[in-house]
Amino acid sequence: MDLFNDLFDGNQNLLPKDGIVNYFGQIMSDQEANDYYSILLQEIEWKNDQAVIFGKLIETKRKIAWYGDIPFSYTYSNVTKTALVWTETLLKLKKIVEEKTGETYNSCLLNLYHDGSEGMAWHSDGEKQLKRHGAIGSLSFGAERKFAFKHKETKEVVSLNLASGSLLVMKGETQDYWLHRLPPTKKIFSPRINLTFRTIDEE
Ligand SMILES: O=C(O)CCC(=O)C(=O)O
Ligand SMILES: [Fe+2]
Repeated sequence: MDLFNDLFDGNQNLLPKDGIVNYFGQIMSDQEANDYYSILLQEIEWKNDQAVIFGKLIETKRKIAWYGDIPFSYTYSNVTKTALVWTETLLKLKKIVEEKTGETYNSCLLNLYHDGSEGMAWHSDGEKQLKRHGAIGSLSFGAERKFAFKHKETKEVVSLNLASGSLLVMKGETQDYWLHRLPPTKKIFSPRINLTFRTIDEE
């Protein structure tokens, strides 16, 4: 660990109020992060994401995949998806994220952004099926991208760069009060993979 990384030990709340976001920085070596990146690119069943917007079915350029403990059904952007069963790699990563964050998770949504032209618009992860105020653990691999939070009322913005092999956790009331996004950028020409470990409430 270098001095710079020591600044991100996951103990500091990046939000000034109404939620908790901890950035742990890089939690593995560059080599390990590269290896996970290649394996995930290969073994994950990547599919173009679908959404229904104004009653019209659209496909995003970004690819996604969803894995979990059981074949949960999960609806967002007005489309229902079913979880695939964990791969060995995902279980390994889930364990690492659980140990670091001191939380447990039963599912993971993965995103593959092919280059800087792909991102994710302002939203909060407040879907009905998600455990209320449950933690969301976010691992990043590949291209370093900017990630931003915006307070729903005050419009205050907090942003940071998510390095390859880094971990971020959002918890408490974060999703109630803050939006987040991955802004598109003209400066990045290589892919980024993001994993968000979540807890789905089974009814
Ligand atoms: O790509 C990221 O870092 C975040 C993705 C995200 O916000 C989501 O999947 O809900
Ligand atoms: Fe999100």
